[in-house]
Amino acid sequence: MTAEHAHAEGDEAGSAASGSVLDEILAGVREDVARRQEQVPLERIRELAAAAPPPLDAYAALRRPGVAVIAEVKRSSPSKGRLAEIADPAELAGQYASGGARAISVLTEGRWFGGSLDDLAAVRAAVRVPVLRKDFVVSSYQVHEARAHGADLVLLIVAALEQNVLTGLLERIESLGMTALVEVHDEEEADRALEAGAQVIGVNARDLRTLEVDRSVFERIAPGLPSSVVKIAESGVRGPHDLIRYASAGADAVLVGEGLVTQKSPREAVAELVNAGNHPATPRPVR
Ligand SMILES: O=C(O)c1ccccc1NCC(=O)[C@H](O)[C@H](O)COP(=O)(O)O
Repeated sequence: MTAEHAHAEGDEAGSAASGSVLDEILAGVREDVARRQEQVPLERIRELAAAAPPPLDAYAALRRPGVAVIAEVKRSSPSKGRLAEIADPAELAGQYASGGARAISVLTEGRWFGGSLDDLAAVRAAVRVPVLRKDFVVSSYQVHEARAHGADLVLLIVAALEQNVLTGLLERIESLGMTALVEVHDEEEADRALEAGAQVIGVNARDLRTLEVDRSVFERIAPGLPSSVVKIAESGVRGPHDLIRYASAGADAVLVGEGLVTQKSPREAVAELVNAGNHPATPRPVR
């Protein structure tokens, strides 16, 4: 399915049989970053980042009472192929925000997820809530790019980064006034995220080798994280029952893609989740 999807996008990068999906995605990302950097040198992207309006405080937004919903602009994925057309990401983000989303996630990777930095800029211009650049960030160039296109939050995936690179990127994100969302898949990665100084940790239920979703991963890892850390349950929320399950395990927020973009009314789908997250019977994280 992955190769099929890559071919549908007119790209050969997904067709290699060896290595994990993450390795294949990272190889394509490195090529794409190098190409963009040839067009817009680091010095210029730094200037654009410095000139962007200041970032919003995502940590504070996600710590507010109730389980926050981070709603994702997601066209395609390695696990499911094409999910939704999304001709106008700004319009979709507007629906998410009016449904009560606390933040918007924009997948900016192009080859597998069909996203772009233009999507990020368009969403930034359309909403007043924090915006996440969700990508496979491997260099500080991408961090400056994120800021230049209006991001408040930037995803760092522990499994994709050596420890010194993870720490360096996290510091770069914070030095630009943004918040790092550090994604983990097991206890060892959670320790590495904490060691790097992460204040916002996402536990992704999707195994990056098998692409299977196992919601119990959050239940295993979240209780071991300090109470000062914002805990985000990523992947596998298909309705309020999944949000409530994650909330019972201590989630401050859920990050939802497929469960929203495939709905007839993404605004109503977000509102349903937000209502569940604010319901008095829904468990609150212990702080
Ligand atoms: O979605 C995938 O297939 C995928 C595969 C490999 C790496 C990342 C992937 N997804 C990125 C995400 O983390 C999800 O888009 C996000 O957590 C939302 O998940 P869902 O609500 O299950 O669409």
